[in-house]
Amino acid sequence: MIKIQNLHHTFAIGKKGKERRIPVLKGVTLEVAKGEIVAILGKSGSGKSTLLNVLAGFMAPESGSVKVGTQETTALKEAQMADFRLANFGFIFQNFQLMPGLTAFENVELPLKIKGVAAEERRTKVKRLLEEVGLVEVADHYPNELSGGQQQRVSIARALITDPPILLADEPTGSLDSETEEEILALIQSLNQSLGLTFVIITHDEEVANVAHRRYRLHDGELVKGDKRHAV
Ligand SMILES: Nc1ncnc2c1ncn2[C@@H]1O[C@H](COP(=O)(O)OP(=O)(O)OP(=O)(O)O)[C@@H](O)[C@H]1O
Repeated sequence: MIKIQNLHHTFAIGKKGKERRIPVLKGVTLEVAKGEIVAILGKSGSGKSTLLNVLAGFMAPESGSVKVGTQETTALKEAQMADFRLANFGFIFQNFQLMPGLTAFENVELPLKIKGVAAEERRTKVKRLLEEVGLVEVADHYPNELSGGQQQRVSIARALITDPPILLADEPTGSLDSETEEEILALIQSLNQSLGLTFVIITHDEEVANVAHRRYRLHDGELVKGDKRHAV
């Protein structure tokens, strides 16, 4: 489903003419099968976000390629990549990134509005998904009227509303207490099993990595393979 091949990326930091070059990715290769949960661990600054940004097409690598399904995404122009991203990836962030002026229902509905889906169909889909993630009672709450775990459920529902086959998560439980973290991880596992969704999760949290079928550690710009659990 995802084939990352020999990615290299170096950042230049500092004033022009006096830049320091920081090689962040030094030949990263990774394949993710459909329905797999893959966790990428690594210390702060190890390049996890850079790898996720390249995978999502937010930045071009210096060299190497990314293929998603049959599409080589690293060959796409920015506008084509934006369309491809919308159809194929859902995003889950540490700080939820909900729109503060919209209710839980409206936040989940927003991607469908952007896609131009008719109101009736939007309502049906959002209602079904809010049920699936256990948020029906708080559908009319604004983000600041929700707990951290509820906000992350809203953000997961928003990521799923357009039916993307791949979810990219950046420290999905980084802002949550340990009990709420367990709930969110259970939700990720159940969505993986019931919908066959593919997850790539970057984290520095071992608990999060425990729900993955495969885990890797990004170290000195290279991916080192960790333990394996059976995929569904
Ligand atoms: N746009 C940029 N310009 C220059 N350097 C950058 C840029 N983005 C990241 N870096 C550098 O690249 C390295 C890797 O950063 P990255 O954000 O990918 O790490 P990370 O593992 O995601 O860290 P964290 O866990 O703290 O989010 C760091 O040294 C960072 O300073």
